[in-house]
Amino acid sequence: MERERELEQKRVNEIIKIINHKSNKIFKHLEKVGGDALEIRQNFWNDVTVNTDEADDLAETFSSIKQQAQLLLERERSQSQLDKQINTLFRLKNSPYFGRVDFLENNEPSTESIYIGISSLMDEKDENFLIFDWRAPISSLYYDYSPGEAKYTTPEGTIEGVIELKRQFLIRHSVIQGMFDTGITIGDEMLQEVLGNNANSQMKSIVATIQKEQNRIIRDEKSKLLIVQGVAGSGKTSAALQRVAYLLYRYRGKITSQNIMLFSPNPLFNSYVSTVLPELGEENMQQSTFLEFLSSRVGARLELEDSFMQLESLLSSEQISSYELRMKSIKLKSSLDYKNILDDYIQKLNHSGLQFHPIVFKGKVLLSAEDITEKFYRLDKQASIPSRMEDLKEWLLKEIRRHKRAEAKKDWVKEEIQFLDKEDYLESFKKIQKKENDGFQDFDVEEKFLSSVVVARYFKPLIKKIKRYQFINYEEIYRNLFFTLSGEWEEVVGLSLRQLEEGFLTYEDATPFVYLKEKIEGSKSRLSIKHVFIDEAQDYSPFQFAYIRELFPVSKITLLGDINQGIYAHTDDTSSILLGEEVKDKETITLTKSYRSTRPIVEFTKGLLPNGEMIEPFNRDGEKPTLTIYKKKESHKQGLQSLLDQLVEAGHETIAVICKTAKESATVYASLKTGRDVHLVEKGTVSFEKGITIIPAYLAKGIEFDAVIIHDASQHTYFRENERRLFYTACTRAMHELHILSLGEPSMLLKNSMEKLQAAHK
Ligand SMILES: Nc1ncnc2c1ncn2[C@@H]1O[C@H](COP(=O)(O)OP(=O)(O)OP(=O)(O)O)[C@@H](O)[C@H]1O
Repeated sequence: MERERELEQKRVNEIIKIINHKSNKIFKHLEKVGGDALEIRQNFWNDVTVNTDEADDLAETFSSIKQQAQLLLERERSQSQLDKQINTLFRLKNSPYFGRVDFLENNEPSTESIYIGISSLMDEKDENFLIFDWRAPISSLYYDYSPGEAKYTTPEGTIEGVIELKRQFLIRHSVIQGMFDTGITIGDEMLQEVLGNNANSQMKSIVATIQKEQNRIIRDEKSKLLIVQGVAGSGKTSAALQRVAYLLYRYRGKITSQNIMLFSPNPLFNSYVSTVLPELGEENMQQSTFLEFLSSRVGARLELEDSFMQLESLLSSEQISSYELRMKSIKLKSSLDYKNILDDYIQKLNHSGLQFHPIVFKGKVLLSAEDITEKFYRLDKQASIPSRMEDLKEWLLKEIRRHKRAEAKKDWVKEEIQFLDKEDYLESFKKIQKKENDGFQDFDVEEKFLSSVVVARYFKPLIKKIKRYQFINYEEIYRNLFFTLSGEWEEVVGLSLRQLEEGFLTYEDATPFVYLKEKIEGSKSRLSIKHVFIDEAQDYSPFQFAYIRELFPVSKITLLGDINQGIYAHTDDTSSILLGEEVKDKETITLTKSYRSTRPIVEFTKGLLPNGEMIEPFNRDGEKPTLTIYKKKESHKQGLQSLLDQLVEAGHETIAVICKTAKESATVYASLKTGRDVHLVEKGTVSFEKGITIIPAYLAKGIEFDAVIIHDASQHTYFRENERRLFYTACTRAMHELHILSLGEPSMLLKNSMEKLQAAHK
């Protein structure tokens, strides 16, 4: 093997030489293109002929400018492309490849060695591949097979043969640090090595060790809806990001990062994953939380409760009756049944029931709500609501302009003219002069003109509102929906009306409200989005998912989630969107192996779930998780302090103290912040740093830490059965160490997993 390693290092050295040579060539080229672009920019106006005297000349000038701009654009484009190539070569130089397969294709005389890296590299003559991109069809061999018979699919067909050797490399700074020949699909050694490392405040790419099942997710091209149900730490997010990179490669020229959209659970997660694609030489896709998406559409009249406030209010609710009522309301409003109710209601709005705000100017009603309603329902009944709404808007604008002209003659306007600024005067004066070429000054003309300036200024906000459809009284329309519900929903109706009365739109009402709004105003379908990814998909209600599907009608959708990590009140096993019911053309892939945590941690966390048997730990050693039960507050506090000291001492770089709520987190932060460098994560936090982080469980979604401390797993804190998933989510954030503290009796959620813990009383 030593001899082999020398030979491989020799090859690496040769590759590095080629990379250096190629880089130098590009640098020279870059200098030239950069110089050209600079020159074009500097001489831009010298090189265009500016002549505006005659129409013909103007056209010529215009085309001359256009030509110069085009030239500049082309140069700049090739400059950015060269920049990209340099970046890729730079990355390849550090680690040119991570895998090799020797493949003897059927009916071919000789075996070919295929080296696989994050990008492809051709030899000097551009004839042969020295490195294949990990996304090339042939690279599948590496991920899908062990030595022996194997095949891969290309656009031209399937190619079969035999893998004679499979080798993995760990190359850093152009030096082979490790080299393994593997029998099983992807060698455990390599994975052991990667997973044993410290967690980072940013996610890493997994290209070197993608597992077969994950590869299926990454390369799926057929499914309209791809559903990934994967246990905690099974690599769903990782697979999703590599899939984005794959799609960008596979459909280069057809799809760009702008055509891909990822819905993520919170702003912190956005930044956590943001380095993976650039590391692979690709741009990040569009990314948003569903909440951001909703709140930009709700409008300013109602105060929107965000998803975290909803959770926080339920998690800290101690009154059983109000908790249950709220839960009932959430369940209803998350369901497809509710969407059907809303659809029926919208159908009826075609004939009656739409509500409008009167158009008021300076306290005077110009058009009453009744006038507007009457006008609307007199419009063509065959037309859809949005198209009639558009006509109504035009009519309103016309009416308003009429009022504007009438208003201009009124006395108050004449008075206002006196208060116009000097600049306004001058401006108007110039305009009039331009109009009346001969420079003739007429007092009437001037006054008329100035009046129109004054009136226009007053009417502007009103016109803007009309253009934005703010004359539609959505609050009232949505409120009236509740009068169509009765019987078993009586209490929910009461609650909903009270909330709306207070000007408050709950999170469970937000999607139905925005959906209703779009059905009335019409929605802009996002046709440019070709792929939508929804991470933590278990947290979306059937209603929300149905809405997303309508918004992106031409898009393929990838859902990634874990039913066992559903933390919202509307999440339940029977209606989870991960079951993919009601949907055709779907493919479901299940991941059961957990890579994040050590075996003892996974053995413990799987025991927290009623259906945890299928979870398979990746075989990585570690200590059993601990449970320490404290009798007194003070010793709990001290216990936490000394545990933190211990973990820092052990060299863990990211340590999280996970609490149940934001409230609990704030208290812990307050008690820890003096004397220690700690960071508190709140719902708006956009990034987290290495060190000690205090975080509510629901914000730790999707993220991982070297060591996790559950701040208080007592029965007093986790007392509801439906908090099991939240607790499971919190515990599964740990990579290497998990410590559970409990002030008083431990939660019944731990009952079945006690023997997997090292317990102590203090
Ligand atoms: N094939 C792999 N090679 C190397 N590391 C992997 C692989 N698959 C997963 N991992 C690692 O396992 C950890 C968990 O991955 P990831 O966050 O993608 O899982 P997840 O299924 O989204 O987790 P969760 O649902 O718990 O948030 C990460 O550290 C990731 O790098």
